[in-house]
This record gives sequence, C-alpha cells and structure tokens, in this order.
Amino acid sequence: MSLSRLDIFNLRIFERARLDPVPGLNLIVGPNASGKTSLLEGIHMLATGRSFRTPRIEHVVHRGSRELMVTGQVTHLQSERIRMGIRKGASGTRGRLAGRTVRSQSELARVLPVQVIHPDSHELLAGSPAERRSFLDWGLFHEAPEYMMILQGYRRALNQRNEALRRGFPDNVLTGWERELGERGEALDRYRRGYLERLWETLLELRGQLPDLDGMTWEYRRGWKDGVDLREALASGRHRERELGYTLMGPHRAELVLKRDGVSLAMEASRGQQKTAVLLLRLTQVAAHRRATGRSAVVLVDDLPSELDAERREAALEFLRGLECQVFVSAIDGAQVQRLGNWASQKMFHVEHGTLRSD
Ligand SMILES: Nc1ncnc2c1ncn2[C@@H]1O[C@H](COP(=O)(O)OP(=O)(O)OP(=O)(O)O)[C@@H](O)[C@H]1O
Repeated sequence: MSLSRLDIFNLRIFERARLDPVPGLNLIVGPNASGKTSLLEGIHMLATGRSFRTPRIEHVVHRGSRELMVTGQVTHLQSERIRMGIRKGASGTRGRLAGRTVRSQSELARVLPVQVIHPDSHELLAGSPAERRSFLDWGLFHEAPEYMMILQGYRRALNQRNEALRRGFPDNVLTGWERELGERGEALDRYRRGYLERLWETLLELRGQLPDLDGMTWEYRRGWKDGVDLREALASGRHRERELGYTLMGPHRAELVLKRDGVSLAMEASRGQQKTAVLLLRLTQVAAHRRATGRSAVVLVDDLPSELDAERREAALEFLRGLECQVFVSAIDGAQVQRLGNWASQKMFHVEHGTLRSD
C-alpha cells in the first residue's frame, strides 16, 4: 500500500502543491522554513485528521484562508486505487473516501496507516504516560478494530462516573458505572498486554539493526493494583475519589516504562539514544502491523539527521529500507542522507518557499 498522489491546498505555506510519490523512498529536501514539515503534515492530516505539530487547526490553515484541503490516492497491490480527501477549518472536518462522505475520520486512518517520527518524538519516552498509551492505541487501532469500541465505551463510562463523583451521586449510581468500567477496563488491559508481548517479539528480532539498544526492556503498569479486580478497586477507592472528583484507577492511568539495563530511558538516556530508541519502537510497530495484518504503513520522518550522528543516520535509513514500505524523509541537507542504499524506488523533491519540484 502506498500513496501515489497527494494534492495540498491552503496548508501552512502552501496555497497549492502536488506530489507524485514513489512507493519506496521519497526524500524532501530544502532550506529552513521552505515547507518540508508542512508537506509531511499534509500527509498526516489526510491520514489522521490531525497535525503532529499542533492541536489548533487555525495555525495549520494557510493564513488568510478559511480551510485547508488535502486529497490523495492510495494504491493497493499495484492496481486498486482509492481516492480520499479531507477538508478542515474552523467550521469543522469533512472526509471523503472512494466517492462518499465518511462518518468518522477513522475510516481514512484505516485505509492509510501512518507512523510519524519528528524532532520531538523523544517525547514518546520523556513525555507524559498518555504518549505511551497512544503508542499502544495506534497498534491496537490497526490490528483489532473492536479495541477502539471498547476504549470509547470505557471513556464514556469514565466521564459519567467522574461527573457522578463530582456531583455527589449515591453509591448505587456509581456501582453501575463501575461495573461497566470494570468489564471494559479489564478487556483493554488484556489487549494491551497481548499487543506488547507480540510487539516485543518483533522488537527483539530487529533491535540489532540500530546501535545501543541491547538490554532494552519494558515494564507495563496497568493502572490499578495487581491481583485486584478493577470493579472492586473502584468500589474501594470511592470514598477518596469523591473528594477528588475523578477516577484514580483504571487503564486510563496505565504506564509503560522503557528501560535499558534496568534504568529508565526517559531519565538517563541521551537525546540521541532516546531518538534511536523511539525509531526502533515506532518502526517495530510498522513491522508488527505488517505481520499481523499483511498491510504496510507509510512512514514519515521529519528531519532525520537532527541529533543523530552519521552511524545512527545510516542505520536508521537501512532499517527503513528493510521495512519495504513507503517512506517520506525530510532533510535540510540532501548530502546528509545521501547514502540511501538500494531502494526499490526513490525520488527527491526540492522545496523552496512553498514551491515544489522533483528531480
Ligand atoms: N498558517 C500558516 N500560513 C502561512 N505560512 C505559514 C503558516 N504556518 C507556518 N507558515 C510558514 O511556513 C513556512 C514553512 O514551515 P515548515 O515548518 O514547513 O518549514 P521546514 O522546511 O520544515 O523548516 P525547518 O527546516 O526550519 O524545520 C515557514 O516560513 C512558516 O513561517
């Protein structure tokens, strides 16, 4: 699966841009502020309805315009072509897939799975636990469609219970929400554990491809005490949670700690080591997704050279090549990613102040 055509309208610096990518490596080169990241942002917007830089759409829409639009064509098995598109602005979002309007953005995300690695991607290790929970959610969204339904139901029930806690509703109201949270929460935990086990099998096979990652391990904390049923834990925590006005236990508090030689990578690894570890984690997800579903994802790497030395850069490109999926890499200096290896197809795009040309 690959993106074979991309049209961008009114996104950041671009009023209009067209890209005809190849299924292998697409290298986007240009000076600072030319629009490299904006192109990757356009692909991410089409696939997920969101920017990876800001939750505020007004910053992404070209100044002076009301909305942005991104359309694309996804090619499956070299022959099946699917058209998709998204319009987004202050007045809302509209998505189109194969000639019809979609009910939810997730329909586009299923057709075009996208994994992004950007200069702040070390936040996966150093940022809040929510970053790591959404990492797990990415894999499960693509592998187990029912997982998202359970998660959405869990979030609804959680909001209801929090509201009931804040408004001092009686115990029998809370018990109903706790039953639902208990069932859904235990199921989410089982999915996450299973996914992590599978992911780690793939990671162990792949980690030798990047330097410095021997001895990497994980510790998953599910969000409530081991050996206790979630429903019982919620019932016993009710008194304290009434005072706080929110639910302290459950998979919405789960944490994934990544370690190397027993020490947290978030606490002690250098920025370059963290970036290499994040590359490994995200690219392992792409490989595991392929194994589980038979489908490939598109990988976006914004500013690959930043903070990676030559050895790490080359190893990263080699790793990307081995995944055999479509890759978009941006860089200021094409020479830094010159040793591209033997890709099945590759193309270089030059960006200059919002205009685009290819070799
Ligand atoms: N909403 C907007 N409307 C118009 N231009 C914008 C908007 N948001 C950002 N820009 C401009 O778009 C340009 C391109 O930004 P972008 O981040 O894509 O560049 P880049 O090539 O990735 O740069 P760098 O190498 O410095 O990371 C910048 O000059 C920025 O000021």
